[in-house]
Amino acid sequence: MTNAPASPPPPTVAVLGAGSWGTALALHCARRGLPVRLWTRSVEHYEAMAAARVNARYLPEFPFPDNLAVEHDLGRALAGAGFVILAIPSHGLRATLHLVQAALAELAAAAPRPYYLVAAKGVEIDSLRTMADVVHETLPKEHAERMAVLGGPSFAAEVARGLPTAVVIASADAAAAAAIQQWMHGDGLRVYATDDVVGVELGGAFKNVIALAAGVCDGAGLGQNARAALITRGLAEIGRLCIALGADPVTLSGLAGLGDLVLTCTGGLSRNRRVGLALGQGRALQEILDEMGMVAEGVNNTLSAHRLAQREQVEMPITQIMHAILYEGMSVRRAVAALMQRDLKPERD
Ligand SMILES: NC(=O)C1=CN([C@@H]2O[C@H](COP(=O)(O)OP(=O)(O)OC[C@H]3O[C@@H](n4cnc5c(N)ncnc54)[C@H](O)[C@@H]3O)[C@@H](O)[C@H]2O)C=CC1
Ligand SMILES: O=C(CO)COP(=O)(O)O
Repeated sequence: MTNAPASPPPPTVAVLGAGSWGTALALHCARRGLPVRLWTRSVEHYEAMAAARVNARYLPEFPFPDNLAVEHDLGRALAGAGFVILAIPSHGLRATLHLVQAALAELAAAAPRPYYLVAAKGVEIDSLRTMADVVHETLPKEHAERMAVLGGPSFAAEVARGLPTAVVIASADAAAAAAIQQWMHGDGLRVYATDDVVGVELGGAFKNVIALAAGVCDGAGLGQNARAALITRGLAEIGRLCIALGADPVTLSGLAGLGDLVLTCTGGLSRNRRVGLALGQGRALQEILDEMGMVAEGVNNTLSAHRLAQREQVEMPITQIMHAILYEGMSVRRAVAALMQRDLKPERD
């Protein structure tokens, strides 16, 4: 009887970015039995986590399992890693990937060609490039082509708690999606796969803009009807832009579109919704961000979505209003009036 070929050993996972999302994904992969190295750029944060064996700043209630090591040396984090998760906020990914590229060159033979999973949800505000574009522009081709992106309704704190969560992995490389799906699926996480990288990336980036607006709506006390209308029309407008940029319309009604939009517009754990809530209550943006101490990608993504909508000549009234509130000093009251007084439209527009 021939023996079935032994399945390859689980890869070592290097998670780059020890914020909420990187830490939650590191905890999940460790629970899946994968050896994990969680890398942070901050020496102080590295020393604190190494001493306490917990990320006290972002997820203090989840001690690290034995197979989760903390790293500050990028070369050591990447050496021998077969799976690299990029959980850096979108504004910092390009700079981090330049460090990765340099570390890979140093490692040379010791650096297997890992699969990469982009976990950030954003579009660069100056270049208007997606995170997948940034990977292709910074990593060697033989590495960049082994990339996937992650989307779907997935609050870090709930993933860290092991609560049932469904996400979607998108890659042009079916083998990459299948491998990552195998490694991550289980222990409360259902992992779907698709080849629509654009749709998953842009759905995840632009839902943050609508989540800011949903927070403004609730903060200003506009009611449940208004929020439901905002979510519905928000999906319509981000769908128009995503499709104009090459997304599959089906993706927008899936986990990375509708799923993540509903979660982030209504869930109390959303940082974007929390920023919007405080804006709606009349607080100043910088004060809100300083107090929160975490990233709210919707602030930058409002800029990138607004610029892309102008470039692609796509009408995005909610994004335009969020841009006016965040960057043009428009009051929430005037913003609401402007939205409600728009010309009559067929719903399909
Ligand atoms: N927190 C969540 O529930 C989820 C977050 N995401 C996405 O994950 C990405 C990361 O967000 P979070 O971890 O939540 O943010 P966070 O604010 O919790 O942590 C951000 C981490 O990135 C580090 N960082 C910031 N700028 C950096 C740079 N230039 N280079 C290297 N490291 C840098 C910070 O030191 C911090 O450790 C975002 O794009 C976010 O949209 C996606 C799904 C869920
Ligand atoms: O993307 C997320 C959940 O899927 C996290 O949302 P926030 O960035 O608004 O917290």
